[in-house]
Amino acid sequence: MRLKLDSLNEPQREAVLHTEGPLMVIAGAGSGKTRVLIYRIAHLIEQSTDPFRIMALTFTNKAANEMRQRIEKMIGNEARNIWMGTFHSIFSRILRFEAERLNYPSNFTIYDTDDSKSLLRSIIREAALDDKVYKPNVVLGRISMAKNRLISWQTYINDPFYRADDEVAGRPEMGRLYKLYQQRCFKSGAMDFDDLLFNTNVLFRDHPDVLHKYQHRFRYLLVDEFQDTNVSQYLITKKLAAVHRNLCVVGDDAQSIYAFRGADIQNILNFEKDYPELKTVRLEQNYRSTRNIVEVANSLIKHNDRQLRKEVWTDNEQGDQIELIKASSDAEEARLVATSIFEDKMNGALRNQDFAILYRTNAQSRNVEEALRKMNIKYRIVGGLSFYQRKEIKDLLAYLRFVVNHNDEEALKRIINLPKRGIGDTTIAKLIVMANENDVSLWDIIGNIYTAMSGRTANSIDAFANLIKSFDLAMQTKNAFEVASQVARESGLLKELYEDKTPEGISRYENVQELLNAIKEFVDNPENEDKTLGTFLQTVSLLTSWEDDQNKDPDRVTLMTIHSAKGLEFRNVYVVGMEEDLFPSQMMLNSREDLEEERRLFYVAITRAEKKLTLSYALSRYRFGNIRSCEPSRFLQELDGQYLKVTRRFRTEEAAPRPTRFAAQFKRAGAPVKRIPVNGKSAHQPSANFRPSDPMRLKAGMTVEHPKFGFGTVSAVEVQGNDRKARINFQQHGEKTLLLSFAKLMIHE
Ligand SMILES: Nc1ncnc2c1ncn2[C@@H]1O[C@H](COP(=O)(O)OP(=O)(O)OP(=O)(O)O)[C@@H](O)[C@H]1O
Ligand SMILES: [Mg+2]
Repeated sequence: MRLKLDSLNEPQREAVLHTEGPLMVIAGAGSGKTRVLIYRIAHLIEQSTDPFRIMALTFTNKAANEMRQRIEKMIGNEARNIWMGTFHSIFSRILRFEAERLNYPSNFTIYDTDDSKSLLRSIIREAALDDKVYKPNVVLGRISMAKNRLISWQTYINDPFYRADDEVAGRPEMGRLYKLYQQRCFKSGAMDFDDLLFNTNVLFRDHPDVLHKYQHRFRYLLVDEFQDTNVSQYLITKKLAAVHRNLCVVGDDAQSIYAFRGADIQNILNFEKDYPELKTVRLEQNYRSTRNIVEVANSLIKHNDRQLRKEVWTDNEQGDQIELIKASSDAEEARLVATSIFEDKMNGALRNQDFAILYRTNAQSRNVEEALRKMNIKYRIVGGLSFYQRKEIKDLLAYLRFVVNHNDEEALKRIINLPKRGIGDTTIAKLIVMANENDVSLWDIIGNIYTAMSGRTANSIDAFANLIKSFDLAMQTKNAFEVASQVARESGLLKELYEDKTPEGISRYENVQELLNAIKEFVDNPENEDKTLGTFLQTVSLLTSWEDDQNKDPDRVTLMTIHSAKGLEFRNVYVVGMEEDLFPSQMMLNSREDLEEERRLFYVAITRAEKKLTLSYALSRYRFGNIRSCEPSRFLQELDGQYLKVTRRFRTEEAAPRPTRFAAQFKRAGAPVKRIPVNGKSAHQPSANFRPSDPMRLKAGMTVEHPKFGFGTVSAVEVQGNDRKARINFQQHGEKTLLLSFAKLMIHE
């Protein structure tokens, strides 16, 4: 079969046909980069390249599978033989072949993070170090950082820079732990995740004959999402491509979102230096999205300083305006999103799978899941588990189940040594035997501390029993939320998660907080008559059965974090939680680099949508069991208002004044003018200079001040549906259209 290249545009075809020599495609979202890779591989095979000699590296296994299927459709079964997968999966395969070169068994084990942490815990204990200072996750993070920079333990120990660093951090023994950890992994025939890349680099460095073999074997190398590779990954591909030099990388610097894991945009910039004969192709036409979506995305990413300039445009229809949902609370936000999906499905004869809901943090799925369930809309969570299936949630729920019912032996077994308190499996087995022999429950044995155990274990059991008894007491006087908070705190669960500052640890901590929020909401809800913990747990177990039922259906709405949505596309996309401190995340406000990464993340979210994009935010949200008021995300203000419309609002418009981060800037302006917040919701502390106002007052000719764009003159005000927009000529930034419901404008009178 002849491959048809006429479904490619000119630069795409050029990239597909330029098979010999290094090639870089740096192009905007939805411009067909992945499509180029697919056609390129199909073309190579059609030109009779052996599929075994092609290596294609993708960011996720899911992406690899999809790519393989599409190529199979074009050229048939042979596609199966392409070496296609993530860096970790492809190189663990090569490491298995070559393991003995590194003195590893070819069936080496791959440790996950839990394995690594548990190994480190024992090493730290054996080294008689304080695990409060040398927290396993901190030590692991440090080791991981070193490996991603290709620093071996030998180098680490001898490097004065790292020594000084660890000294300052109060952890001078870090190098020794790194060494012990590596030696133990090696002795157990195990590699952790970072070792897979580290050891591949070692393999290629120390065994030129092995490198030689693979350099000749892989005639063509292709890398998707090149902007998110780290140094270690880049070096591997560079070495592999050194003979044939047929390395094709595609990426978009504007979508680089993994700097926090060591990805480095610098790779893109270095690429030209490493390959002087490089051919660069730019793709600027977007085929995925409507014009409104493409242009609103452009208006956002313009605010980043560090980026390669490119003009993304599209020939697609103008499409609908971007909808903005403004809700009074997080629960209502989720309800409005679910309702909107329901209506769009009805009006447009759409399927569930046409929709995706994206969020910044995993914990946000809880509200969304609840709202979808209530409307009986089926969903799937990609790249994670549904909220109540997550380990940390099940852990806390097990505590709560046990507090409510001391006969729940499964719950007891789950929590008795969680977090680790020195009650091992043998002890638990002995206790169970004892319970059976005496024909009483496990708790009867533990709670009555007749354990006949040696001192230390007996003390641990005693402490656990007292902990549970203190919860029993709390149950008599406190409400469900108070009990659950106490359990989360005093069991040590919350603390353990709080101390884990890895991205996964932070996410787990947020999830547990979100469970507490759910219980608080349950207690606060006047519609619930029975507010006991038992009733709450019952509603949760009912959810699980609903889930089992829906999981059979292939037609489901997709829920996921924006990070997992990279490279994907959906007809209708919702991005929820567009609020300050949530998106941009509170943790990413410390530097311009971090903020720019958050903005790129929002850019990725926007550009997933084909036909319709909806953004939403809430004016209040449960956080740490309290209702907090929120401000709309600064990113919303950065979008060009001409593409936006507010479609749904909550019932009442007034909101309590709340502090704003822009207050200081306004103060600085300081002239004796009277400044009036346009949307009537200025969050300034009450002051004589300000009085509540409404957008009605804004007229053409007025002078206004915007926290980011500075001073400007209003050239027109238009009313659209529920909302008003103003076209304003800013002295420094030119003409902008702003949506008045959240633009932080001040009128100067
Ligand atoms: N020349 C073309 N003609 C028709 N459709 C195209 C063309 N090029 C790309 N597309 C379609 O546009 C959409 C986006 O393409 P693709 O996913 O390859 O873009 P991308 O650049 O990889 O995007 P991202 O940056 O999000 O990874 C896909 O549905 C693809 O099939
Ligand atoms: Mg892509």
